[in-house]
Amino acid sequence: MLTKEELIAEAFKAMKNSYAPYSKYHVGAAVLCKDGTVFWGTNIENASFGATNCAERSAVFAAYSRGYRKDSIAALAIVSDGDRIAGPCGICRQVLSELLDHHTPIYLSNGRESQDTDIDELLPLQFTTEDVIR
Ligand SMILES: O=c1ccn([C@H]2C[C@H](O)[C@@H](CO)O2)c(=O)[nH]1
Ligand SMILES: [Zn+2]
Repeated sequence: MLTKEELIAEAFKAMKNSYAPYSKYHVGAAVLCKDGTVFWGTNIENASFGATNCAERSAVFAAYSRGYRKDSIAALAIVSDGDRIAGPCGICRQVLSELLDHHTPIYLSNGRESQDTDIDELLPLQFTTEDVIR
């Protein structure tokens, strides 16, 4: 099983594949599954800016596409080449709140500093499946 530092290193490898010709802000993500499998994600931009997909959504979608679900995901690392540690955008927080357990560790890093968080901290007062399906 990868350590936190190793998972962050995987996310930096994914970041090398970032397609960000517009923002030039490069993000990488890595999902660690409980069986040891790792999925990468990176940000993929588009000339129609709203069609951009963030790194962390790409990584979690890749895990789900292989059949993994929240109970089989151990951790998520999200890294960028920004000057400071940045949390996931609002869309990603909403998506991650449905696709990850709320206490699954999320490691943020910019290569100089890192911070651990989870969905409960990133997204208080969540709007969830239970609110929609009554
Ligand atoms: O948490 C984040 C925040 C931003 N981005 C991407 C989207 C876009 O390509 C670029 C600038 O917003 O960074 C991510 O991938 N994840
Ligand atoms: Zn996002």
